[in-house]
Amino acid sequence: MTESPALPALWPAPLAPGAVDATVTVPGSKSVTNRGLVLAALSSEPGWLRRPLRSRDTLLMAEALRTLGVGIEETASSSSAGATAQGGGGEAWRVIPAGLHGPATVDVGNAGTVMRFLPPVAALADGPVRFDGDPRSYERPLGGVIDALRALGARIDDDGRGALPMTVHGSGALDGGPVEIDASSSSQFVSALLLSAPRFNQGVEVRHTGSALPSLPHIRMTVDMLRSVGAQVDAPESGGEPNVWRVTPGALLGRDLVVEPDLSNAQPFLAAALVTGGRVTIPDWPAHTTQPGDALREIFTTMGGSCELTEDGLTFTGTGRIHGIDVDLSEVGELTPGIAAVAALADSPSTLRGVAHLRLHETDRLAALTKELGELGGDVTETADGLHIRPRPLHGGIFHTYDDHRLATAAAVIGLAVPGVQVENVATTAKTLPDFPAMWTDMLDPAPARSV
Ligand SMILES: O=C(O)C1=C[C@@H](OP(=O)(O)O)[C@@H](O)[C@H](O)C1
Ligand SMILES: C=C(OP(=O)(O)O)C(=O)O
Repeated sequence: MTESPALPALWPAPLAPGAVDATVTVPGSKSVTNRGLVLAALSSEPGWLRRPLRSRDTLLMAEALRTLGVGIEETASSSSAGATAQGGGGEAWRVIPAGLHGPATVDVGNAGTVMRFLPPVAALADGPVRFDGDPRSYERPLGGVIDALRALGARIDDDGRGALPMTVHGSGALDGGPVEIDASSSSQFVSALLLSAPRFNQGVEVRHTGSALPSLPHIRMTVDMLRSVGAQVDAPESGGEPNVWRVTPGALLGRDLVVEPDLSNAQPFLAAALVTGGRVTIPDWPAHTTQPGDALREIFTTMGGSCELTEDGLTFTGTGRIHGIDVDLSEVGELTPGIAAVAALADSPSTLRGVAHLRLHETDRLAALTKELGELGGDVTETADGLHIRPRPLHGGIFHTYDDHRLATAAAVIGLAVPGVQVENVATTAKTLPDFPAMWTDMLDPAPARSV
């Protein structure tokens, strides 16, 4: 792979020289890696994560767990599937659970998974754990987790806004039990409580009481991963009551987990096939997964491409024609910026619905997409819960990214088709995809060695 040079403040997004034809190996899933780390840290025996994602969000999670006393050793993978599978570089993390200790300070950066999944873990530590992070982390919703943990027996000092910074005064154990929570602003509230619940004295019964719950596949991922380490979980999709999850207290097993490629990070590369009328193969695309990115097969097919899942991976082929789409993205909200980028290049309007909660993601994604696509000549309006996108010819200009990795990758997709797009702070992609600029130029490089 091409070495990443120092990244300029304004990255000139490369125009596609023609139809792309590439195989792109995408690093591990952020959501799986960070759940895997938390579950392994709470287990009663050591475990492995193979092909973990090494990005800002996952390194923050690993560092936070180390700060609390967990051992995490980075090694070359020595056995099992991870050692032979493509693209992992054989890397593995050995997680050695230990007593959780405060005082400690956790830097959450702007990682929703770290700021939501770790306070329940901190409640199990035997001392104070302070949580702090990027300025944006102070604005992202956390009140549901704070209130729920208090109801379950934790002592937490915050400034009364239900947000960071805050200190969780761990006492070495948490009662747990039934709790009501409004998780309409983030599914991560539910995932956070479920992940640590096997270690609560009474487990947990989480009842979501608010309006629609976003990102349900991510809650299913939590439930699946809990079950895979031996937890007993009742969930709505397995015959349980709607909006109620129950986790029984019990020891978790140390497991050997091979992390799937991050299908949401595959999005810009699949979009490149769609936009250029080319072909992109993503190796190791799982046949069955809870990752929301799997929905791209259907969404991008509706928008004009076709795909085939074979033993080589997922091959997505575009025709060069892109159609608009009317779609509810509430289950797959993190795909919205990339879909909006493709929609801005389509031959008919699009309506993206069900994603009001994106206003409280890394940035206000609905406002940012409206403004930045508009400044390139696009016609985008915000609705109460999404975007209307009416394609118009676009021109070059600066695409601001607001420290949002998915804004930066969306801008790169626009830049394939529109000359002169300059992406501000493309380095922000390191939140979940550290080598994005090099992966992108390698995908476009017509050199014979196409495997990125
Ligand atoms: O649990 C997870 O790993 C995630 C859940 C979703 O959060 P929201 O429900 O807050 O959208 C998603 O957008 C985020 O990228 C990752
Ligand atoms: C919303 C996202 O991240 P986070 O885990 O910080 O919520 C995202 O990756 O699109």
